[in-house]
Amino acid sequence: MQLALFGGTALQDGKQEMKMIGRLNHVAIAVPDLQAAAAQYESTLGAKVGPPQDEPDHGVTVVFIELPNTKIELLFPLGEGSPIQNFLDKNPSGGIHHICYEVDDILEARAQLQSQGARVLGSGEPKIGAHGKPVLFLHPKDFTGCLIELEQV
Ligand SMILES: CC[C@H](C(=O)O)C(=O)SCCNC(=O)CCNC(=O)[C@H](O)C(C)(C)COP(=O)(O)OP(=O)(O)OC[C@H]1O[C@@H](n2cnc3c(N)ncnc32)[C@H](O)[C@@H]1OP(=O)(O)O
Ligand SMILES: [Co+2]
Repeated sequence: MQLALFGGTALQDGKQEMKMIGRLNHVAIAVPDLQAAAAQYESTLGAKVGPPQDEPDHGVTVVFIELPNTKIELLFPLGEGSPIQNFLDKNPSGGIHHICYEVDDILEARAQLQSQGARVLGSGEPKIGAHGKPVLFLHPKDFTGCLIELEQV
């Protein structure tokens, strides 16, 4: 199933798709040791590293690393039933977990994606993410094995 995530592609009948994803907001990395990973980005890689932020509604603690053109989000499980626990069990050294794209209107994006058969994870309702903005997640199996987060900006 080929799903259109970005606009500008003319369809057979010449109708333009609605533009959807915009800027890359962040690339998330699940890590087995948040403090060690943050220290490595700060001292070994010389990056600007923010403080840990508990996000109980999402079952993670996050640390954001500001880059000139985007952000890295370090993720560590918070509490029981964290959505990233299985991922870390399968990838004990850690690994790239998801990519977050920005959208203008998350409900419009959701409607368009669902009309194309894409699966929106969880309840399907946007939650407020680490930046205080509504976010949604799309099933990795629908997007070439990549877990996609959409954040309305
Ligand atoms: C504070 C918010 C913050 C922000 O930016 O604002 C965040 O980003 S919060 C981030 C944490 N929250 C989430 O990730 C929510 C969405 N994720 C989920 O609902 C789950 O992680 C899910 C459903 C994607 C996977 O859950 P789980 O691993 O427990 O399920 P399975 O083991 O059954 O996996 C199913 C299937 O998917 C593959 N998989 C799992 N995770 C990923 C991934 N990150 N990237 C690619 N593929 C992934 C997994 O290997 C299974 O494939 P299979 O071939 O069946 O083995
Ligand atoms: Co994220």
